[in-house]
Amino acid sequence: MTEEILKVAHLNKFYGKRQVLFDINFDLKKGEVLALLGPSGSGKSTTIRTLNGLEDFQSGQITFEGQNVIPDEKHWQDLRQKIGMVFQSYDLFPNMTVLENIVLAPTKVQHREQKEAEAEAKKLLAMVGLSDYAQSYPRQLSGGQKQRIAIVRALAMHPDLMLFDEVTASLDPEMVRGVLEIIKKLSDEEDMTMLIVTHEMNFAAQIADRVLFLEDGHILEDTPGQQFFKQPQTERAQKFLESMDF
Ligand SMILES: Nc1ncnc2c1ncn2[C@@H]1O[C@H](COP(=O)(O)OP(=O)(O)OP(=O)(O)O)[C@@H](O)[C@H]1O
Repeated sequence: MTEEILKVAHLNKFYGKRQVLFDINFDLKKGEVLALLGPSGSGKSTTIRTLNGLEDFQSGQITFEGQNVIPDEKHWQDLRQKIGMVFQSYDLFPNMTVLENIVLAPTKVQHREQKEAEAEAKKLLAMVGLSDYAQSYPRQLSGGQKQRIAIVRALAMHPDLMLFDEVTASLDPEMVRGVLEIIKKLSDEEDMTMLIVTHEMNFAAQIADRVLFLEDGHILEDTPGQQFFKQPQTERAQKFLESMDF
């Protein structure tokens, strides 16, 4: 875990006149899992969305694999091949089968062979326990299954970094575990580099190598995971963990 793949330096972001991120600094090393935690409105989603160009920013620098992330559309398209993102809402294409959803970007954007892309998609479906659903349509799947497909679809692009923004927030409780298990497996077995925004504290405690704790757009803590959940450095984070029943 030595190679740095992402570096964020002095990032400031405004929505109109309102500043929502203040001098954000952190880095991420290959294979590392970083959890972005904090109260509602603290800027977690905004931070994660600036990393792959979904949001612009007014000053500071984001470097991904040694290249500047510039808020420019052409650049974003390249970037999104390397940075996979899964959101709270699984936006699968409703008129395509699961398999078609998964192979679309690898074949159309990365110009990989259809057969090879399909073979890989099937392996990934097996990994998330959904081999039987290749020919199903999204409407035939549960929320948890759709979210697992959304993860597979991102993985099919062979990303170097995965961003997860509240991926279990809209799921029924019994669906949450299956999705979190996949993310854990990606870390344990694939050594995937990941940045995770979650309200699932037990999950974050299991998986996070490091925790960034945000409040009102400021990083209050950048703390090793084990330490954060045992004894955070700030009273504010302590209170936050208590409020989350941790
Ligand atoms: N598109 C937008 N336009 C204007 N303000 C926004 C926009 N998106 C977010 N904000 C504001 O930016 C701040 C940070 O929001 P953000 O969604 O990043 O917080 P969060 O920590 O992810 O919250 P939550 O846990 O509730 O999802 C909030 O004050 C929010 O109101």
